[in-house]
Amino acid sequence: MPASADNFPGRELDEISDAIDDVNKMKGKLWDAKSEFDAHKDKSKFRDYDSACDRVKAFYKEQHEKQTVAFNIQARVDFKTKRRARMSVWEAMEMLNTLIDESDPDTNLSQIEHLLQTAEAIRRDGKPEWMQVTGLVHDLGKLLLLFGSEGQWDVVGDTFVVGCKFSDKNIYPETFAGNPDSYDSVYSTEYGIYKPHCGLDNVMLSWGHDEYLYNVFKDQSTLPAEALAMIRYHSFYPWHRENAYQHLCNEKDAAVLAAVQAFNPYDLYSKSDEPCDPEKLRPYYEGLIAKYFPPVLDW
Ligand SMILES: O[C@H]1[C@H](O)[C@@H](O)[C@H](O)[C@@H](O)[C@H]1O
Ligand SMILES: [Fe+2]
Ligand SMILES: [Fe+2]
Repeated sequence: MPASADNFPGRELDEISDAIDDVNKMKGKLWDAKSEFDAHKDKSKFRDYDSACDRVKAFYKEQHEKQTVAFNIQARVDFKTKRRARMSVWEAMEMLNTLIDESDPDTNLSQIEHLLQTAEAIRRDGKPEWMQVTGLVHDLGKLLLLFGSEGQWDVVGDTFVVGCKFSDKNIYPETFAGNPDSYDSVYSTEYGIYKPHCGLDNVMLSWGHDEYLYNVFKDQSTLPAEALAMIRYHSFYPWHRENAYQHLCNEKDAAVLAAVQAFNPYDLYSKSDEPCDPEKLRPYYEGLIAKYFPPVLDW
């Protein structure tokens, strides 16, 4: 019997539990309908920045104006000199849970759900454990938001090279007009502060969750080089999707690109998968975490 205000006070307990079952069934149906819809969400509907909401547009305008060379040098000094937190990987995942990423037009899910969806999609495809665990942790760098970042603009969003001309392959490239480096006599040139084909290892990418997490894990994990590359470059869409910045890349970067491109579909398209249950999946992933990370890390 459907719940209504007038029969509520006198109802027996089992009627109430029937009503709860009804609601849950309805929720299930709604979820199935949504999944059906998402399954048909065409890949071209992801990363649609032309029709993105104002929150996303405002985010990128601010980011593109504020990510200067000077800011990026200071961010790296701060990273090396400030103490942040000591905790396990799972604790870090839980800590991130409240964040909603303002740069992302494709998901409003919490970060722990995004991490689990990415890892589960990789696992479903039978990929190796190191790649599954990489999916699980790849966005933990967003913890920077809780460690005194200036805003979201220095944590999330796509990354790009600073210190040379901003590429037109970045999203909303016109917004770089508000960045003082666009008028600098060196930073505004094709090569800027770099030598031709110097290699991505030697360029400064805009500071955010990728670069931060790569630096945390390179000394505190046994992840293979491909995994570290997936983490470091996963937001570098102008490079891994749009082929920009080739004049700065070397031969080693071709292999790195293959790894990053293999990772990208799991990160991006799993955003429309069914949400995961963290407590159910926890034992499996704690097992993987123990294989690649110490019990506690310096973040
Ligand atoms: O909005 C998203 C999000 O912030 C991701 O974590 C990042 O990797 C992407 O590059 C970006 O487009
Ligand atoms: Fe990311
Ligand atoms: Fe991600």
